[in-house]
Amino acid sequence: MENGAAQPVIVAIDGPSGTGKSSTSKAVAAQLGLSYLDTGAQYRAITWWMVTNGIDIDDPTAIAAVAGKAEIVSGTDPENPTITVDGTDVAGPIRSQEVTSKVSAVSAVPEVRARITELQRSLATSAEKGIVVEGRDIGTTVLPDADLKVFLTASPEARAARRSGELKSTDIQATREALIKRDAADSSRKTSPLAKADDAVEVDTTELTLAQVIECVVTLVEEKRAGK
Ligand SMILES: Nc1ncnc2c1ncn2[C@@H]1O[C@H](COP(=O)(O)OP(=O)(O)OP(=O)(O)O)[C@@H](O)[C@H]1O
Ligand SMILES: Nc1ccn([C@H]2C[C@H](O)[C@@H](COP(=O)(O)O)O2)c(=O)n1
Repeated sequence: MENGAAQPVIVAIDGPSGTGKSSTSKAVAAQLGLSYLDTGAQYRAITWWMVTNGIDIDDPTAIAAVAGKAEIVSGTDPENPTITVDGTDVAGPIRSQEVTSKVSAVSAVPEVRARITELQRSLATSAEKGIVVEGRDIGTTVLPDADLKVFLTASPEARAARRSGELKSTDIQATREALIKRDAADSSRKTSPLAKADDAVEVDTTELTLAQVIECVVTLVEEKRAGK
């Protein structure tokens, strides 16, 4: 490339809930000067819209019929990621218990996935310096030609402890069960399930600190860029 400018790099980070995808992806993107996209936030945003507009979440046909109605806009600065629906900031409401319990059903509807996948690809191709995109199907479906694919894992116990700390909840057992239930739904849906791409690097974060995971992924990106 002219003037020695680096080629944009596309990094896909997938894995089950609570494995550290968001924390890791944000930090890696910030450290390397890349954009950042939280695709779970987009599925949460469309779920919030469905709930707010009284759509029956148990009716996939009703969800499919309105899948294109909400205007979802994601800000991709890793220092300040934003998400709006029809111009309203929904960063807080999309983390509610109600949205969390309904997002797997909404994101299983093929028309919803087609709509959100289109948004994701458009953001990835327009990121000048490159982007870190995190989710469940980025390496397998959304960006199958990503330069680097990482699949994060961690034991259910470690993930539940992390989430309980975050939610200030003492009921680790209930948190563990909710995580397992959501992962099972996300892994078993027909369209684009949660899965590791064949060419993804798997990183088990159970015994690693967040700083160690970040360092590991930054090193993997730098190795890719150096053509190793
Ligand atoms: N390696 C780690 N060690 C300890 N805590 C961690 C580690 N990685 C992430 N965490 C913490 O675990 C919690 C969940 O992390 P994060 O939100 O990044 O996971 P996630 O995979 O994006 O989850 P989800 O898919 O549910 O959004 C956060 O509070 C984060 O700070
Ligand atoms: N690429 C993606 C990202 C997310 N989802 C769905 C499934 C998750 O349970 C939900 C919320 O994601 P989170 O905020 O917990 O990362 O969104 C998906 O189907 N595909």
